Order: sequence, then C-alpha cells, then structure tokens
Amino acid sequence: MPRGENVTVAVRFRPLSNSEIKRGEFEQWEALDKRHVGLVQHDDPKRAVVAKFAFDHVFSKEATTQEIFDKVAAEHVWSSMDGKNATVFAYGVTSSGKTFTMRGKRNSPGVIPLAIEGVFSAIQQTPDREFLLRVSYLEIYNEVINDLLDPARTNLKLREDKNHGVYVENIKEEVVLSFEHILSLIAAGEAHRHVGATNFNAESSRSHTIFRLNIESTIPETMDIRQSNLNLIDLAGSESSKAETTGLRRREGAFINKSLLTLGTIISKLSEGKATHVPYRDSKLTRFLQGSLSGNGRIAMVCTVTPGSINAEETHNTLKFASRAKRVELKPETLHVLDDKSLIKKYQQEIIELRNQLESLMQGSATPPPPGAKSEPEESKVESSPKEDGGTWEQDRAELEGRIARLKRIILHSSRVSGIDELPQGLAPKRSSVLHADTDPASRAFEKMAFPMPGGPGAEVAKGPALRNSKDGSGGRRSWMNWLGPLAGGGRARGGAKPMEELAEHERSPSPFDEPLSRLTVPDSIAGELFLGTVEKQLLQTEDSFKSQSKLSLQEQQDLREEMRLLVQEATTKESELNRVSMEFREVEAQSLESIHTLKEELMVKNRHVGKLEHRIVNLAQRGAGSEELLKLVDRLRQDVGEKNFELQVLGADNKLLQATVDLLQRENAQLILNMEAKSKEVKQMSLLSADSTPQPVDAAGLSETAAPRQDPPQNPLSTLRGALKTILEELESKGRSADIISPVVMEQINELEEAHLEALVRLRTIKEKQKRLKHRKSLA
Ligand SMILES: Nc1ncnc2c1ncn2[C@@H]1O[C@H](COP(=O)(O)OP(=O)(O)OP(=O)(O)O)[C@@H](O)[C@H]1O
Repeated sequence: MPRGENVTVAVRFRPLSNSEIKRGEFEQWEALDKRHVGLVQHDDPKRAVVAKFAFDHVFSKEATTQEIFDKVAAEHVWSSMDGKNATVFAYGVTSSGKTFTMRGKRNSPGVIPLAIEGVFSAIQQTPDREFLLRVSYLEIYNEVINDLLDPARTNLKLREDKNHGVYVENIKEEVVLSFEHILSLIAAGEAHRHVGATNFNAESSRSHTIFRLNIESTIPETMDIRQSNLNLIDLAGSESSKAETTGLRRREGAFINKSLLTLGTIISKLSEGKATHVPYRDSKLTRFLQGSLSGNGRIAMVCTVTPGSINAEETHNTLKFASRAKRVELKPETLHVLDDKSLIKKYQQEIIELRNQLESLMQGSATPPPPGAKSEPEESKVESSPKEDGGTWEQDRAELEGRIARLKRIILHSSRVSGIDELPQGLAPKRSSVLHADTDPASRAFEKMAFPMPGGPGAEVAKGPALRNSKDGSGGRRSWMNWLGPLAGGGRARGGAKPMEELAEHERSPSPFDEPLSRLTVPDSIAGELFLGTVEKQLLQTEDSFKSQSKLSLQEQQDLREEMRLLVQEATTKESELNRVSMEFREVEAQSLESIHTLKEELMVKNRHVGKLEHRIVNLAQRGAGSEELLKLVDRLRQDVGEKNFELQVLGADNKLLQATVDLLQRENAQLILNMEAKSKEVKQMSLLSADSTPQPVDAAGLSETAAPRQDPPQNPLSTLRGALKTILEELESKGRSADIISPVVMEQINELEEAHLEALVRLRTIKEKQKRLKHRKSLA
C-alpha cells in the first residue's frame, strides 16, 4: 500500500420507496456510471447533466451491500488486522440508507457483520500471528457518550494520553471469542440505542453509533506487537434540524448537527491541506475520531443518498461534503505497542508460566514424590494420591490445563478460530461457530436478529461477487477460506492460508467448557463479562448438573454442554430482541401520544378559525356581500396588519430612542450636578472673599463708614475657611483616612485667599483715600 492516500469515498443510491413514488417523486440525482453522480434535467429530452461529481466508487440502487463492502471496506478491515487504524462510516440524510448499509437487514447483511466476518477470515488466513480482540460499542446522543454494552455507563468522558491517544474513560471492552459472540454483543447493544420516528424515517437513528474493535496481534516469541482499532460508524442523519418540527427531534437535530458540522469543518480544513487549527475538540464525535481523522489511519466513507426530487438540495449537500472528504490526505501507519502495554503478551506470558508450572508438577509427580505421597513410582498412584491441602495432583493438573486452555481461547489463532467450512471432517470443530441458517439452532435465533447469517437462505451475499460456492458445489454456502480472496494477492504477502496437513498438527480446540467461566484469569476490568451474566449463571448451573452425571462419557457431556450453550444463547438473543422491540414500542407509543396531543391542539385552533370564518361569511351573506367585498375586507385586514406591524416597529424604535434619551439625560444630569457643586464652591469662595466682618486696620483708620451697609454680620473668610478645614480633617480622621493629601491643598487655598484678602483691603483703602481726597477738593471748591 502506498505511504500516502486519500479518504476512500463511495456514494450509494437507494431506490425510491413506495411512498415516495406515490408522492410523485422522481430520481433527480443519478449514478451516471461507476465513478460519477449527476443532476439530470428531466424536462430536457436530451437529459442534460446540470451538475456532476466524481468519486472513488458510485453504487446505483441495484448494488448490494456485499459489493460495497468488497470494494470500499474490505481492504480497510484487512489493514486494521495488519496494525493500522481504520474507520468506515456511513454519512447521509435521514432515511438515505446509512443503517441499511452499516447494520443491514435480515436478507442483506451490512458492513458491520461483513467486517466481523472478514476479521475472523483474516485470522484464519494469518497463521503466523496470534490475535486478541476486544469490542466496545457506544453511541453519542445529544453530545453525551453512552455505553451500549452496559447501559449503566452513561455520560462517559473522553480522555487523552500518550499511549492510547483519545479514549473513552470507563467504557466496557469485551474480549471476544467468535463471530457469533460479537454479533450477540451487538444485538444486546442495539436494545439500548436511541431511535425514534422522524418526519422521514419511522426508525431513525437519533445518535451516532460507533462499533469499535480493538485488535492486538503478535508473532509469538517476538517483539512484533501491533495494536489498532477498526471503527464502524453509523452516523445520525445529516439534514438540517429545521427539517423537524417537534421539540425533541429539533433538539436532537441541533446536537446531531453540532457533531456533523464540526466533522464538516474538520474535513474542509483537512482537505485544504494547510490547516493550522483543527477544531477536533468542538464535538464529541470528532474528538473521539481525532486519531483517525488526523491522518494516521485509513478512512472509508459511504455517502448514502436518496435520489428523490424532494431531497435534491440535501443530496447536493451530501455530495459536496463527500467531494471535500475525498481531498483529505492520510498517511496510515502500522501501530506498534510496547511489550508491557500489550494484553496479548501478558496472556502469552501467563500461558508460558502455567505450562512451566504444569511441567514441574508433572516432574514432581514422577520424582521425587510429594510429601505424604507413598513412595511407589507408578504414576497413576502418585497422581491420584491426596495432597496436604486435601486436593489431588490430578485436580491440580486439571486446573492448570484448564487455565491454559481458557487463555488460549482468548488468544485467537488460525488453528483455533472456527468457521472454516472446508476443514476436513474431524479437524473442524464439532459445531462450527460460524453458523448456517439451515442447520444450526443458534443461527435460527440469529435469523430473528437484524443480522443474518452470511450464506443463510436468501442472504444477499448469495448474489455478491465475493461469494463462491464451496468446492462441493452445494451452493449458498460461503467459501470462508477465500472470503478475502481479492486481497490475498495484494496486501497479504505474508502468511497466506496454511495447508490443511499443517492445521492437523495444531492442537484440537479446547472445549469452551473445560472450566467454569468464573475461573477465567482475564482481569475483570478489561475482559468484562465473556458472556452475558445470565448465560454464565446458567452455564455454571449446567456444569454442576453435568458433574453429577458421572455416568455420561466425556464426549456426551461435552455435546450436552454445547447444546445447552446454544440454547442459552438463543434465549439471550430472544431476550435482547424482546427488549429492543419493547423499547421501540414504548418510544412509538410516547411519540403517538405526543402527536395526538399536538394534533388535538391544532384541531382546536383550526376549529376556532373555521368558526370565525363561518361567522364572517354568514355576516357577509346577510349583508349581501359579494366576493369584491370579501377581497376588500382581506385588503383592509392586510393593511391593518401592516399598520400594526409598522406601529410595532415605531414603538420598538421609540423605545430605543427613549432609552438613548434617558441615558443621555442621566449623563447630562450627572454633569450638571458636578457643575453645580463646582459653582456653589466658587460662589461660596467669592462670598467669603467679600464678606469680611472682623474690624480691619482700614476700618480703624476711619474708612468703615463709607462701606456699603450690610444686613448679615460680616465674617472673616479666613476664620471660616479654617473652620471648614477643621471639619474636613475631623471627617477624614473619622473615616480613617490620612489628612496628608488634603492639607497642602487646603493650605494653599487659604494662602491664596489671604493674599486675595490683602489685595482687596489695599484696593479698598486706595478707593477710600481717593473718595476722601475728592470730598476734600469738593469742599475747597
Ligand atoms: N439500498 C437500499 N435498498 C433497499 N432499501 C433500502 C436501501 N437503503 C435504505 N433502504 C430502506 O430505506 C429505509 C431507510 O433506511 P435507513 O433506516 O437505513 O436510513 P438511515 O439513513 O439510517 O436513516 P436515519 O438517519 O434516520 O437512521 C429503510 O426501510 C431501509 O430498509
């Protein structure tokens, strides 16, 4: 695979639904050929193409999901098994076929089950590596992350660290053992998904659902450890939230749009190739996908579109998004993990240790004899002899062997994964885990789930090119070994399928029931429940009852256990199906009630309108009014409404103006108060200056009789000022503030006043002297 590559973008058309055809819709956007989509002008006899887009793949309405998987996603699945992160997602408006593409229907398996099938085929075809698979399944609903495998884990947080990148804290990760095990987990998770009826889809996904397979793989006894994620994502509808009218759906729409808008922005920025800041953190979806979007993984996108004329605009938006996505460049890398961070290495190490223990136990059982054991050398005697703790050596050995077998079940290897239908009789596991609908009871149970068994009767895969009838030509059954056939020559140089003779040398698959599951050595936090709680409980009970049936042969016991397991699995599947259906029912019921309520309200309003109209018509009819009068009435009403509108605008404008005036007045008022204070200070100072009442030297000189008569006793301005100063200082002191700042200012003012006072006195004396001289001259004259 080349170092750099682009996002693989495919467009898938769905057929018009019956109701769309009934509504008279026609196909406006069309798949022109295998790479082009065009907007066709239908009223043009030449059917001119008005707009055209090119993509990696374009699938017409006839295409099967199998074809889409083979061309768009199979390679990505293989890459993820090879240690590269890979993401496949479906994007499109509601009801365009995203869930149909990703999850599928009973007779048309979606990308998710096909990818899981591919994963196990890849394991089968890679005998040089061992794999450990963990599954998590989550939804992002209204920007909140919920765990679909454990509904108690809601509102989970995203965290980031050097080793794991961005990850969901506290998410449940199940170690998975088989194809059917994963499907049963998804089926259980489906029951917790948020779905609801929208204007366009009775079973619309209201959340983004993300199925993540964490893949660890290693070549035993080497340091080559790889770890990658395969993300399979069914996005919620990308249409604008305004398309929905009810409150809840609008709110959901807004949140859905937040994630999708951010995805759009990021795709735009990345497609420009010079993004400085990429806002991954703006939504949960993009933050979660940061590792993949930032370019080190492979991405495939199936853009689903509805051809209908009514959706032409939204389809155009989807196509624009898709063609931007096509320009995003990626540099997928194989991701290696350190030895101590690898779970698969931990388990492999544990197996080695257990084998060593087993070996020393066996040696110890031969020579020297354990304490308390008789000295006879015969193995049989020693093995069954009692130990100090009350157990027997046989029990110890059985326990060690059981633990080894259990760990080996978790570590998947081509020799141990089931589903190889070409294996010669006797080599294949007694009952294949990859079920066949025609023969297997568990597959009959799965048939009732959303996922069909590949190769089952009527399965869409029967039409797909990847399906090759098995060698015996029995038809309908898939060639499991060649399932990834087209890839085997390309990305698959290493390994390849192991010859059958070699497979024969591998140990027989240990029975899954060698030990109670509760004794599994997988840490709880990582492995989670290997099966649902109920299954485990029932298995343990079954075990106990089998133990008591010592008359049955080992083979018979195993057969019975396996029967029991399948029955329990069937029951679990039914239970989860029941939960899903009853949840859907509750939701539909709640929606129906909501719709009925809204309808009733609308009806009441309409009734009132009709009543008013009737009333008016009767009035008009009584007055003999014609249609002209009616039109006039309507005109008048329109005018009235127009005037009212205008009045409202004026009022609004008035209101604004008024507010501005009040603001202005308040500001002016404040300024006025300041000015008045300043003025009153000035006036006070002036009056102090001109109102000295103390006997002055000039008065003593006989000038006082000429002064203007005063009503108030004149005051000495300096003494008044000093009095004021004293008051100020006291006030400052009472407020605990220093007088240092104020005193010099006031002192300066006093000095100025004293000078002014003296000046005034001198002027007064001069004037009085002048008067005196004038008087004297007058008397002389
Ligand atoms: N390619 C197809 N061929 C036949 N039927 C299809 C196809 N694609 C979708 N449908 C049908 O159209 C309907 C809507 O599809 P689906 O539920 O997958 O839409 P969606 O995009 O997931 O919608 P939402 O976003 O609301 O969940 C379903 O009944 C589905 O079976």
